[in-house]
This record gives sequence, structure tokens and C-alpha cells, in this order.
Amino acid sequence: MDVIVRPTPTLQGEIGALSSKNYTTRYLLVAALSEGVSTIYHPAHSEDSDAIRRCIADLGAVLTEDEEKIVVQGFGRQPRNVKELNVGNAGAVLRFLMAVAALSPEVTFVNTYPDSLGKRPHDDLIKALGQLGVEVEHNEGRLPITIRGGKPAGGRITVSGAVSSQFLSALLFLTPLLEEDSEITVLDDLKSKVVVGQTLEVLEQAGIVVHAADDYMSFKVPGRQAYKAQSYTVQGDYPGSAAVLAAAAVTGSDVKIHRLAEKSKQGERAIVDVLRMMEVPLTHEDGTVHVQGNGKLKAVEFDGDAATDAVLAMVAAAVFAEGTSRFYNVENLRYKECDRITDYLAELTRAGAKVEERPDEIIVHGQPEGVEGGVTINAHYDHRVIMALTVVGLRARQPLVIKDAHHVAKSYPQYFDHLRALGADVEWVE
Ligand SMILES: O=C(O)C1=C[C@@H](OP(=O)(O)O)[C@@H](O)[C@H](O)C1
Ligand SMILES: C=C(OP(=O)(O)O)C(=O)O
Repeated sequence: MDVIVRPTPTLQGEIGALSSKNYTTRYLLVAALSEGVSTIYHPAHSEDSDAIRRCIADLGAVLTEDEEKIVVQGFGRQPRNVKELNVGNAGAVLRFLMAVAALSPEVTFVNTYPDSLGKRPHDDLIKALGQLGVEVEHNEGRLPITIRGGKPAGGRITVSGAVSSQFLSALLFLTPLLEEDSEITVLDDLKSKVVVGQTLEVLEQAGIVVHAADDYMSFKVPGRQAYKAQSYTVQGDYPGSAAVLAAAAVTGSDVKIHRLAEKSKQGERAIVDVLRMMEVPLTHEDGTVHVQGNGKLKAVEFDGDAATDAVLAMVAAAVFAEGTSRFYNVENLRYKECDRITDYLAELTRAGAKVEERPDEIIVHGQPEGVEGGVTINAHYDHRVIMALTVVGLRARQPLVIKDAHHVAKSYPQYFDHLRALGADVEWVE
């Protein structure tokens, strides 16, 4: 399904933020890895959260759900034998479950998104699992992937963090369950380091002890631990909300988003600081971000690695800023649902934006007068490209058609409903 985004000068109203994708994934995972009954309040509902629900159920967890919560009876360190798992297009779910699959004799992860997740590399995790004696069959580091685990013991593991933090997080979820203590050393660099903070926070809530160096480049993980069954409450999601906040910033607006905790470990809460740096009038108090946009923005320079899933929304805001913005240290955007530098900038250019690509940077020459629009956008299977191009469409002179915009449901199925509730002229077309 496609969406038409028409120019919309003003947005007004209040919404509650969607629930966090990253915390929902993690809470469902640690609930499954415990042997008791855990309750997760306000889980996200999206394709990615459906993927982890489906896979942990296949692995033997028992899930019951109502409007506000999901109750999970976990399988502990003994997942049920299952031949195949289908994670859809969910990268974090795949990587975390590749590690969990090391507890099973043989599991194959199938390739249902050959043009998106099917292109993403997992070599660094495959190598690390190999050090634990886990045999991995793969297609040049990509799906389909078969894991033959059994009983890895633990020990010394090295893992590169240069492409994704998800490989390290995956090992941090697995190693506490192993017989021996483990020592994990991160090689090269660690991208999306802040997200590892979310992993450590959730592990601690689940009663797991991990000794982490301050820089997160080495970890000591005692073995033979047990995940405790707990109650968890999922906080609001900054990456998805960042797109709505960017939309409010580029229009004349009076928009409030509730349920966005000031103290969150989500790096993407930096959207608030970046919009402030861009001189967008806003406040952030008691979990509510209130934007009173006047459509005027100033260019910024920002280290995007600190807020990886909000960079595309920030770039969309910068398209209308006065001056040239620079988002640096963002090379790993290339290894997401699409190449979020080359593919995203190609679509922005088509919409009339003036942007330049570097290997690890996005440069935006702002156009406060607006962009032309009037074209059809390829979504590249990427929810964040869809959300960000929508922001641009609201301030383009001619409508934008976003092809296959239904892929927004990977993380934020209600995105267009939320925008419409705020007065945006967005419409689904077959
Ligand atoms: O651990 C996680 O849940 C995630 C880590 C990040 O990926 P990278 O570490 O690959 O940057 C982020 O982009 C993704 O949406 C979710
Ligand atoms: C990159 C993302 O997700 P994942 O890596 O989990 O597919 C994202 O949500 O933007």
C-alpha cells in the first residue's frame, strides 16, 4: 500500500508515544529465558514485536495477552527443539535469537526479506559463536542461517562491534546461562554503544550479574545464572516519536507527545536536544515533549551514532533548516533495513532536498523555502525512510507518494493515524 503525503502547514494536538521497540524485544527475550512467569506491561505492537512473540512461542514460551499486558511462561535454558524460525525483517530479533539458538541442537533462520534483512551481514556474530564451539551454516554471513549449538560451555569470546552492537548484546543475553564464566572482549569499535546500556539495564532488572568495563569494551559474565521472572513496564519509544517531533518542528505546530521519559537510556532521546540546538521552541517536562514549531530551524552538527534510529528524522528536519547540517559517525546506517545513507539520500534528492553523501556522514544544505516534492518515493523496505520522507512531504510544494509505505508497521503501525490525528494530510491508497 502507498501513502500520499500532502503539504500540511500546521499540526496540532496530543498523542501518547508508541511503546519502545528495543525494550519490548529485550523484555520478551529475558522473560522467555527465565523459567517462571513474567508480565510485560504496555508491550509494543508491530511487525518486529510480533516476530519475537512468534519465535519465543515456537521455542517453547507460553504467551497470553490482553489489552495492557503480555504474560510469558519462559523456557529457561532449554528451548524446545524447533526446525525453523522466521524473524520477518527484524534485525535485533534475529541476532539475539541466533545466540539463544546456540542452546538448541539445530535451528534454521529462514530468509523472508531477501531485499532487506536478507542483505544484512551477521559475520561478526557468526565468528563469535564459532569461538563457543557453535557450528553456523550461512550464506556468506547472511540468511538463511543454521545454528548447530547444543551445549556451548562459555569462556573467552571476542566480537567486533564495528557493524552493529546487536552482536555484543546477543552474547550478553546468552553467556549468563552457560556452564562456565565468560569474558567478552569487543574488537575494533563499538557502534550504537548506548543501546548496549539498554541491554545491561534489562539484564540487571532480570537479576543477571554482568561486570562491564566503563567503556563497554570488555565484560566478565559469571556462568550458571538464572533469569528471574519479573514484571516489566515498557517505556515510550523515542526513535518512532522522533519522526513525529521532526514533523512538528518543520510545520507551524502545537504538538504534545506524552510518555517520553526524560531519564531514558534510549540514545534517540537526543532528538529533543537536537531540535533545541536547531532553535525549535519546545519543552520537555514530566514525560511530555511539547513542540510549538514556527517552521524556522537552524543547521546543526551531530554525532549520529549516539542516536542511530533517530538520525533519519533529524536529517528530514535539517532539510528545512537555515544553513548546512552535518550528521557524522553514521557509517553503520548502511547496514540497516536499507543503506540509510545512499538509498535514503537518493530519495531525499528525488524529493528536491540538497544532500551530500560521505562514507560515514550525511551533509544537508537546508532549504527554508521548502522543497519541490511531486514525486514517488521508494521506501526500500525501511520504516524509518518512510517516516522521514513523510516529514519532508508535509513541507514540500507538491504531494509525495510513498510506495509500499505499509512497511512502516515494522516498528510503528499507527504512525500515519497519529499524524492524521494531529492534522496531517496523509492518505493510504491501494
Ligand atoms: O539492540 C537493539 O535493539 C538495536 C540496536 C541498533 O542497531 P545497531 O547496533 O546495529 O546500530 C538499532 O539500530 C536497532 O534498531 C535496535
Ligand atoms: C535498524 C532497526 O532495526 P533492526 O536492526 O532491529 O532491524 C530500526 O529499528 O531502525
